[in-house]
Amino acid sequence: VGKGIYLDNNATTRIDPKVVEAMMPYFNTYYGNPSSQHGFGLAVDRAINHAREQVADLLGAAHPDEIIFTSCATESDNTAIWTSLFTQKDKNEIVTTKLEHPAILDTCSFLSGRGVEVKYLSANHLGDIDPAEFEKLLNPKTALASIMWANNETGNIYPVPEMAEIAAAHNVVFHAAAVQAVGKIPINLKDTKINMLSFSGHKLHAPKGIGALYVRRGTRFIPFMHGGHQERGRRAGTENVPYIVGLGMACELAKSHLDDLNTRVRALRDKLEKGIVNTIPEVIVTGDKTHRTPNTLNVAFKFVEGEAILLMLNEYGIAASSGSACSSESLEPSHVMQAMGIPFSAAHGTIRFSLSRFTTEAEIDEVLRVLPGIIQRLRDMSPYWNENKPKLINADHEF
Ligand SMILES: Cc1ncc(COP(=O)(O)O)c(CNc2co[nH]c2=O)c1O
Repeated sequence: VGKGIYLDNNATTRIDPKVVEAMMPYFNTYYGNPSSQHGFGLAVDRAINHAREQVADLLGAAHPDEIIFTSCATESDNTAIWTSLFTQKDKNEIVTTKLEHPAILDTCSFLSGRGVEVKYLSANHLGDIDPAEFEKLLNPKTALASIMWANNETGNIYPVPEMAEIAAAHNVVFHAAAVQAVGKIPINLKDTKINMLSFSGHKLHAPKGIGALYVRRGTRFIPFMHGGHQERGRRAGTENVPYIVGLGMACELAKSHLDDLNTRVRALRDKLEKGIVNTIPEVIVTGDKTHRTPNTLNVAFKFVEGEAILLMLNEYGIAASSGSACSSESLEPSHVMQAMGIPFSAAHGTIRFSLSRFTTEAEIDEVLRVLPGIIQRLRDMSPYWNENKPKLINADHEF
């Protein structure tokens, strides 16, 4: 357990050893409460503010005090939605997309039964959304536009800065759900009209259970968590100091590795993609191949179950994920694949490979060595494949 080839980094990542090293002193040497005015507390408060600067630097925020530490992206997402409604009592509409993570979708559906009207942007077959359609959904009742910067299943990158400009022109508060973008693509918030941005530490080699919410200066804000003066009165609760220090270090490291991720790691992802397409028939690379994060590859293997592929990959010590699993317990295709209109016969067999800076070429070569045999074995057992393969192999067809 815990050994092998890890290609599920969009789900979570290993903590960088340099992050662990930075965190250690704050467990049993510098353990004061940051709010305490004695030496133990002041030293810790300085460490938190240094981490704030490191996070602000990765995000290109104008001011470190625009960063609020939270427990995770889910808390940050909920806070963004909560504050947009409570600070604008005359507005009760939210505009988002059908492609969002459940942290947004489930929160929106919870609210839609309680006086909030939610409007959803649809996606085309590449999983792209249309800024012109977005603009049509905005109106004086729109309290928030919340759009993900990159999709966790396909890696699609959305035109968030452009959409934030449109929202600002309509006096609409804009939130970017950026969990899968931070640390993977360049972000320079001060040059955008983005009001709030959420992300999680455990997607960029910080521990699980720490995240942040960026709130641009001048954006009206009401806390989601009450009962303390921490985070300048914007997020109550004694700070998780070691994890905040770890998040800061992870952001500093992510910035220094951004080029490597967008060159070497992207090339490894492309090698995996080409290898699969060239050796395995009847596959669909889902999503927008020109606008996607450098580490993500989502492939639909027709006529086989994604879960079965994962189980057999796991037999070889290879960890990946299937869209049908990470979005629901059932074997339903993910809401993302459904929103893209991927046919059922393919959507069931999607596998998401998500690389990181720790991924090696030897690992990609090993996946390419074993995967064709896995798919062939599963197809040999599939009545559906055996009924259709003559038509499929010879057909020149679009999915
Ligand atoms: C876009 C997006 N938003 C929010 C979250 C929630 O982050 P958390 O609050 O730190 O848990 C995730 C996690 N995405 C995934 C978690 O597992 N597989 C995934 O794709 C995500 O990808």
